[in-house]
Amino acid sequence: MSILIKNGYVIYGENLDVMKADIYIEDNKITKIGKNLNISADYVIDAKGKVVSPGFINLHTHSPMGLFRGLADDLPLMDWLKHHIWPKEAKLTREYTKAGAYLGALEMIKTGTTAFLDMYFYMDAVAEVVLESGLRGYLSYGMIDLGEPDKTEKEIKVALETMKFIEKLSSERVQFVFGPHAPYTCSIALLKKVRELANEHKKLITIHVAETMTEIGQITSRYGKSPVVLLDDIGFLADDVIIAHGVWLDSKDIHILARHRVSIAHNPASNMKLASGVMPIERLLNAGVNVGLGTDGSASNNNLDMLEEMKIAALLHKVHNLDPTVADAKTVFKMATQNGAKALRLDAGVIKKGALADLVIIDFNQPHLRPINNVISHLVYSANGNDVETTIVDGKILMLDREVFTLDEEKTLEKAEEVVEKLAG
Ligand SMILES: N[C@@H](CCSC[C@H]1O[C@@H](n2cnc3c(=O)[nH]cnc32)[C@H](O)[C@@H]1O)C(=O)O
Ligand SMILES: [Zn+2]
Repeated sequence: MSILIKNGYVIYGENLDVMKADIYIEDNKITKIGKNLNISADYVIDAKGKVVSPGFINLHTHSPMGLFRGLADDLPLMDWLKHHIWPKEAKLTREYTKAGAYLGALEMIKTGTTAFLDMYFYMDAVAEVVLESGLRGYLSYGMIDLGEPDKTEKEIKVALETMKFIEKLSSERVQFVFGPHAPYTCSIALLKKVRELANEHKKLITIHVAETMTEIGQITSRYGKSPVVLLDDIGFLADDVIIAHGVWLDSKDIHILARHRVSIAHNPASNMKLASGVMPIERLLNAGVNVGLGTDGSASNNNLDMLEEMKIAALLHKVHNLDPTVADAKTVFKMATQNGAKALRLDAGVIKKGALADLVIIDFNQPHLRPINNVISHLVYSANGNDVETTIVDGKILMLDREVFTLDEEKTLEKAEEVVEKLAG
């Protein structure tokens, strides 16, 4: 299949140069970019007055958690998890989780996310949804053993079964990732086993680390060191690890993360909503750490809108540092696109010849996005996910002019309501 996108403002290359150009897509790759391309294509999209951007990469989420949107707000993390979310999750079945995953996938397509890194239960069901939706999913089964050896075995077994299930799908778009939940919910034995398995099967690892001060207190009193030093001491850290949050990091921690080329998924909305704290963005970027952007789940955000997340990231770090030059628009835009791709080892996040055709078209023919003085600024500070009009992943059109082709919108919304009624009953 081929697609020609004409007359748009293209955000080109790693440096985000905005230029008027046409883009030609063949199969799943961008094969030509230039002025007035005169080529015939299966689909021709007129993007006049619109912006063609790399698709957004959500580097940390729990996609089915949209089911719990608005059911437990205004609480700190440990209280939120232990007394509200975990009891609800205990009632989840495969079917319910799948309904949540459909809702999440639909929201991501409609707000311009093209790839996401997920951690949840029933990830085989989530994998089926990813396959059907056309998105790119990096899926981890969240492992929690709370130091019980039986549970360690069980969690590893489920993770390996999930890995096998995903590998059998043999789709480049669906990838398995190891997902030990956090240093405060996983034993050292589990973490060490995950490191071994990730080496053996050449898979990425994602884990929540240094999210709250409570966590730092718990890990320090249990092990006498910070979560990052602990992970380093057991040989867990490497360039295949993506830690979510990284809010409470001292200079030593940052140095360790940089040395091992660990990536971080920054989740500013979740960190603000749960009042977890503020990630030291400048110190991390100055140390050369790769920082991507994530929304976290919809029960702590409360949506999956990466455009909104960019604005929140930019504003948070400015006010926190009392310095408006921190987290400028370009830096934040790169976090939401190319840095996420780098963490996932994905040849996307940048529009250039030869890259995967994962891109979105944003409708700038609207008053809040005019005049077009600065495209990147508008995307970070003025736009939101609903301005995304067309979403293309792997060279396939998932949404055109806001009509989603791969999922049934009405059924997806209805099913989510049904599940929530059942969970309450
Ligand atoms: N096998 C595990 C499932 C863990 S999935 C990942 C978990 O992370 C939880 N979660 C969501 N957001 C956050 C966060 O910000 N920090 C820590 N955990 C979170 C989520 O609710 C879910 O329980 C079990 O038996 O409980
Ligand atoms: Zn999370």
